[in-house]
Amino acid sequence: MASVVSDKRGTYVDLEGHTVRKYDFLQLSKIPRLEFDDPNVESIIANEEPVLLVNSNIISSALKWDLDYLKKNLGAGSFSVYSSKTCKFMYYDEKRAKQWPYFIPPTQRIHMKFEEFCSRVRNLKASDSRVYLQQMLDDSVGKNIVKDFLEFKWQWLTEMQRKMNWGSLTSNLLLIGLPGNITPVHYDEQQNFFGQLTGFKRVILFHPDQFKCLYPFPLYHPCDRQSQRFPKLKELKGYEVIVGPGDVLYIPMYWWHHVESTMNSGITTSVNFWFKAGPTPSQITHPLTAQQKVAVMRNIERMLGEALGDPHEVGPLLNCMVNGRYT
Ligand SMILES: O=C(O)C(=O)[C@H]1CC[C@@H](C(=O)O)C1
Ligand SMILES: [Zn+2]
Repeated sequence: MASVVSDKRGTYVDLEGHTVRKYDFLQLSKIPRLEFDDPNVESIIANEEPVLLVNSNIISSALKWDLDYLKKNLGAGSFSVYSSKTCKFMYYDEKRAKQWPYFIPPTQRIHMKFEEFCSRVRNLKASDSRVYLQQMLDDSVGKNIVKDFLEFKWQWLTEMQRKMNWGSLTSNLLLIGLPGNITPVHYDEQQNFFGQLTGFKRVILFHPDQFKCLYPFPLYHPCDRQSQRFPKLKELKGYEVIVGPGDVLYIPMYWWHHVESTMNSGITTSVNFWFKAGPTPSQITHPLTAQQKVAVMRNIERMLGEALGDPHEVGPLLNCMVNGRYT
């Protein structure tokens, strides 16, 4: 039994030499760890299942992106830094947040220079709010960062994008976090190669068919795609993986994922590659896949909000339609 440690912050276990939070409920399996040029990689990605690409050097030019290097080279711009009173950094849509009554943003987004971010990180006291830099990379960064970025293995990435018939690369998010930071479980509507640069993260993933156990917020809610709660712990079947420097994790579109920087990691730096989905296949076969059913549910919520003219009427109408009838 892995050693369990409890302190005022919570209960932790050792996972492959890393200290991570202990979640009693989860039946967690492993996901395949393959060399990036393993012949099985393509079929796993084509099947939209997660896979960890090790020794991939897809992002090796950025393994030197520690705080000192980034401070010298990221540039003089301001960066989006989220601050949280807890260790959780749940995403929310700021435009929707303004229109959703009684919504209390779970984090606060602050624009700050990288110097300030570094000093906050380096002088953080236990009583301080935690911080998480999450910034889309754009051409405002310094020339050395551009050089490192151009040295990513773009041939492999664009080849995979073409083979999988994905849409365009929409963005690369640069993530710099503290040990123990958590991005709570959610899904994205994009294909994702998640690259780990410095430090270690533990990623827990759930198949899209676990939707019924993860209770995402309503589509029109600021926290659309984020899980509201975990009541059906026993039924949840998931996968977990530790990602470390140089690893690239394929997170398939619609797969739920929870990401935590391990407790004994240093500062964690990651960069992801979000690709738009490919076109809907001309031939739809039945039964629909779990992913297609999530897309259908989203379309129904979206259409009902438009038809009713008020997103707050969607819930009551759906309850009226289902409760007591579709038992
Ligand atoms: O790449 C994704 O899909 C994400 O959810 C990222 C947003 C926060 C990131 C993290 O490492 O905590 C993961
Ligand atoms: Zn995500």
